[in-house]
Amino acid sequence: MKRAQLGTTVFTAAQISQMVARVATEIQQDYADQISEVIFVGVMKGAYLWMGDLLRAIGGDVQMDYLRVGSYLNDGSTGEVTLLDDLRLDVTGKTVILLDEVIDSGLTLLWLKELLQARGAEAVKIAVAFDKRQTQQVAFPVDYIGASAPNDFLVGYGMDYNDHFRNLSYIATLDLVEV
Ligand SMILES: O=P(O)(O)OC[C@H]1O[C@H](OP(=O)(O)OP(=O)(O)O)[C@H](O)[C@@H]1O
Ligand SMILES: Nc1nc2[nH]cnc2c(=O)[nH]1
Repeated sequence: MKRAQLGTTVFTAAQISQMVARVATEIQQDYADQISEVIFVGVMKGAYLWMGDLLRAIGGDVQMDYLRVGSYLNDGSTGEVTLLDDLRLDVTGKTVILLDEVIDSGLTLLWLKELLQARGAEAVKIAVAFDKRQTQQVAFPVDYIGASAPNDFLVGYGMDYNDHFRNLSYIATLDLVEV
């Protein structure tokens, strides 16, 4: 039988706080007094800490909603995105910023961006805390990136292993050890 155990710390809570402050400033500068017209959409469950931290750092008056998707089972992607919970807000004619804590294959965010564009959003931007992509795919730009992360399976700051470890305020690798 295998047991999941935390490995190396990849980002500390202090490093994450600095990164949140920087991305919040970038978004504030881009939207200035239009910020209250933007709808921030958290991609749950993983985005819950990123969304809470980023929106508090942005401050002022913002609108938010969330949806829930799933594509990962244990520590691997199924390659298929499923919408488990939908938005309550109407995005027609709106600028939406999708918030996700990690981008890896990009499948989830590409699928969501196309979904919200098809619903008539005026613009769909993306803000991720951690980018695990090895090469920046030009065809799929990510507008705001907290930090580049190694292509390991990570947990913490919203990322889970079978729904464990999401609450860590730092990010670590996960080791599966034989017991
Ligand atoms: O770029 P990708 O390869 O698509 O991977 C990124 C997605 O994987 C995780 O979600 P998951 O499907 O595990 O759901 P969760 O947010 O409930 O953990 C994460 O929160 C991203 O949404
Ligand atoms: N928990 C977790 N989910 C992911 N989704 C895409 N990459 C990851 C990862 O490293 N960890």
